[in-house]
Amino acid sequence: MNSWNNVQGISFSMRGDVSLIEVDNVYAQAKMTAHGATVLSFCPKDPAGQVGEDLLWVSENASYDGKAAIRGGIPVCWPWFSGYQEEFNAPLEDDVEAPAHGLVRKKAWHIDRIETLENGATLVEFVTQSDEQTRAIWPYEFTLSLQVVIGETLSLTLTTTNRNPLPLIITEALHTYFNLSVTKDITLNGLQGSQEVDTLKANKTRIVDGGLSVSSPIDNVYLTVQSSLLTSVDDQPSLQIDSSNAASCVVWNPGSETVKGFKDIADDHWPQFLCIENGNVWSDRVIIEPETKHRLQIAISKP
Ligand SMILES: O=P(O)(O)OC[C@H]1O[C@@H](O)[C@H](O)[C@@H](O)[C@@H]1O
Repeated sequence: MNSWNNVQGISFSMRGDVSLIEVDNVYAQAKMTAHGATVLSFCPKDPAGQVGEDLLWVSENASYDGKAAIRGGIPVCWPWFSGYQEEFNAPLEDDVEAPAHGLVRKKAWHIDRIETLENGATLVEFVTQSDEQTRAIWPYEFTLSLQVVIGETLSLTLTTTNRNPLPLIITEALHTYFNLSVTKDITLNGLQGSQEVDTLKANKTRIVDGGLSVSSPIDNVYLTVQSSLLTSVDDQPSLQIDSSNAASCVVWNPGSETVKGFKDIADDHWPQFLCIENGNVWSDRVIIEPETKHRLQIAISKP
């Protein structure tokens, strides 16, 4: 198919109209696609090489038409999270509609490199940049890359380069769908001291003073998050999320009613996942000086 086929443990396949990159190395099996630069699966191996369960969730009803964002995995929300924010951006032209969660989760990125690192981990890098379509909505120049490293941890680095003569203001998130059953007893630690905004309760605000006991539906934004996050399920540590340059976290599950509005999630599948989205949203926006870079990083592992 192309020169990347020579890298050990890499194979390609098609799902609908979307090309998948499959990685199988000493640490894990993983799947991703250049459509939206979306990581779809990460199954760590134990020391004996046994493949464990997927840490990520993808909806059985996800669309692979190469047009819609794939429902699940780790979609990239950039250069705005949620709705378009005119306070940070140029006003929209009258006939222009700005897509939710930004411009790149449905975009065809290109594969810039795939290589095996010295420690046996696999690096896949996707790149995209401003073009006619992005300029028609958002009149700024940029280069954006997503480096994915499949190793002991699943590490993602989203690098924004500002190609404008003026500062660029963005919001962003790596919108991870975790394979966590929200009907179990899930606690999320590491949000202590951050500001919680409960968007389902008219943006009610509080400072978090302990572990968050997750119940569905939930759509909470956490600002000024200081530390790594650790989830436990029924008191057993289940996931660790380390991040850098990520001041915000969003915790989302639609629950049994709101899910009915999602054609790519079956009505009874909302208990199968929990989104924990690390990034910089709302007032945690990032200002990038001309010709400089900003890097958002996360590393996901099983503790
Ligand atoms: O349907 P979308 O655009 O993928 O968004 C899914 C969810 O994404 C979350 O990040 C938001 O907090 C939710 O409010 C939203 O419903």
